[in-house]
Amino acid sequence: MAEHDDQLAALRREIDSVDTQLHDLLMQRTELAVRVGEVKAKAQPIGRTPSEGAKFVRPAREAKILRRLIGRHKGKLPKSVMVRMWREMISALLQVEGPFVVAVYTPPEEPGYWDIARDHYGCRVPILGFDRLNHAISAVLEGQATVAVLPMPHEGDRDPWWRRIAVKQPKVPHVIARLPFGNPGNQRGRGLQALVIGTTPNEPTDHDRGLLVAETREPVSRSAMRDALNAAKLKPVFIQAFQELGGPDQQVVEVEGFLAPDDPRLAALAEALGPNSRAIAIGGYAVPLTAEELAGEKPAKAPATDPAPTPEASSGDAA
Ligand SMILES: C=C(O[C@@H]1C=C(C(=O)O)C=C[C@H]1O)C(=O)O
Repeated sequence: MAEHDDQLAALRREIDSVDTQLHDLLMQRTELAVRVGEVKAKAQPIGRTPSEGAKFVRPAREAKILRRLIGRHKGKLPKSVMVRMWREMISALLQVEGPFVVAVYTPPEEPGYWDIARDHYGCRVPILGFDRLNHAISAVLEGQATVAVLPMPHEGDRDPWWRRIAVKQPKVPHVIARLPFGNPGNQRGRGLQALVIGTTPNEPTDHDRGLLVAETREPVSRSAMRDALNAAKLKPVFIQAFQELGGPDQQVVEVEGFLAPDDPRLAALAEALGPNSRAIAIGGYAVPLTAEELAGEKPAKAPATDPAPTPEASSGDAA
């Protein structure tokens, strides 16, 4: 028994020593983030309102940090827990640098977007919940929030939110991230995917996707759109169309790789689509960690009493 107690005590002394080192390093990292924030503030005047937080956040850098660490990860600590811990730390340090407020689409029937936002931006970030998509977007446009977490576009949307950001104006937000970045874990509404919009300029990582909106006077078939994209050297991942009675035909296209607002392929696409067409970049994101990158761990099990069935689950029930 004494030997068992001694072993335990010795291992716990080692854990205490590791904790002290981790804590020291965490405080050291905090100091570095403070200095990074000071350097950013020297480059441009930054105020204290939520929209000013866009001048501090660097989603590309955040994605690269996580991708690198997950790539070198070993041992029994699940990779998704690594992601969660780093997300909590990065978000907290971002808030040490400057203000950050997250608007989230939280209709009563779909609480999962709140979970996605909290997993990514941490437990301390102020979250403003909106049960209307337009209000969440307005929160960013009007400066109450730094970013907004919105549903991934899907076919058949009757009033797609991406139309609101398909405008070339500096203060209009664009897509800056896709969530969840790691495993959904115990997030409610397990299949949920979200896009984040904000005004911070996008930067490339080595794993990016771009989003654009193509607008034409007359409806364009899916295959004609593919041909035009091909002519403009843009590789589509998905295309979703929307047409309002009497309005132009609008299609949101996700493409492989990074897409800057002034990418010459946008002009080439508009030209390939014919007169009175336009193609506008609406942002993009660093691709979330893939199943291969997260290999070695099974997705967490959904709780037995999930209060929010996913849309897939509810349509399955009805069938
Ligand atoms: C520290 C920085 O600022 C923020 C915080 C980051 C971090 O804690 O690593 C990374 C990117 C930024 O969103 C930075 O830009 O490097």
